[in-house]
Amino acid sequence: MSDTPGSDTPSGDMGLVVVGAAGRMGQALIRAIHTIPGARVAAAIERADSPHLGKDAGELAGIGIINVPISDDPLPAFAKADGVLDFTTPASTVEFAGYAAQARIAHVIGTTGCSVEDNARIAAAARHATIVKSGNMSLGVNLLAVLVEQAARALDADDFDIEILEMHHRHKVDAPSGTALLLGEAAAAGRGIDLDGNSVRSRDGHTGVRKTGSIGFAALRGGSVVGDHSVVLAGTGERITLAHHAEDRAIFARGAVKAALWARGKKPGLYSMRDVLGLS
Ligand SMILES: NC(=O)C1=CN([C@@H]2O[C@H](COP(=O)(O)OP(=O)(O)OC[C@H]3O[C@@H](n4cnc5c(N)ncnc54)[C@H](OP(=O)(O)O)[C@@H]3O)[C@@H](O)[C@H]2O)C=CC1
Ligand SMILES: O=C(O)C1=N[C@H](C(=O)O)C[C@H](O)C1
Repeated sequence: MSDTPGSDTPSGDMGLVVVGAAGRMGQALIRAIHTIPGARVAAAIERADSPHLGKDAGELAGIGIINVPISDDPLPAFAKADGVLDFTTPASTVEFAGYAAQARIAHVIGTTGCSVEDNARIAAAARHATIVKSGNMSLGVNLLAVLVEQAARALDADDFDIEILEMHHRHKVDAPSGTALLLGEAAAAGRGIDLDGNSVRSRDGHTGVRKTGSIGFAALRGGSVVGDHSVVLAGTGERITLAHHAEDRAIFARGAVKAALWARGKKPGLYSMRDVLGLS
């Protein structure tokens, strides 16, 4: 835990700005930073019209006062910090990537639902910022992706169909989830194919028979589910299911802080959680 949260006092701890600090992940990040040695909350940012401006970020996250009021001014915060933890929206993340590049600091991006154009702008920012971006920051999902890649490589597309099923809470706005796409990329890599050209993102009505070698996606939404993902490899007469169930957002938050600490001092570039975890 930091002795100088949110202050300008020099400290060896990595000063992290949490953008979207009042959100579900923002609050989980504030709690995670509080428990992880070597990191401190340097600032907490929300939108200009947020009802949470001025509140203490620690108090809002349920850990008591940490003397970091939530502000709507990212630029001075980035200028004084070592890194940014960003679980917001695609448009905001693109903007923050530009600011992180200007400030030459690490930017950990958990935001999902980014378009091809968003990703191109993030990649451009990575010429100056050290960016770690992943649809899922947990150790479990990133290990699962390695297993999915191996299974997809081992099981021939003529014999085994790959379908990816995910379920999330009722507030989630993007589909398929970033994790489902990450697992799809792993399956496609195992099969040596391009995901975009081979994925079936939804089915409705008279769809015709399944195309051999395609990778299918299905998304469920409801209740408070933190994040469930299954990759089904379905053959004739047998089925293999590789699955991950997230029970607490703390697993993503801890992964994000770990990514920031890993990124500190690394040369600019676009990295993944597999790089951070040594699973590449
Ligand atoms: N990679 C991973 O491991 C994980 C990724 N995610 C992803 O993280 C993202 C956020 O999820 P979640 O926390 O559930 O969402 P929330 O809506 O709970 O939180 C997002 C927060 O960011 C705020 N915000 C948006 N734009 C800005 C901005 N420009 N400046 C400051 N604050 C801003 C929102 O404010 P307002 O409400 O006013 O818009 C909100 O408080 C999603 O894309 C989700 O898929 C989630 C979990 C794990
Ligand atoms: O929105 C969420 O909640 C989550 N989003 C990420 C995703 O899109 O995969 C990660 C996790 O599943 C929770």
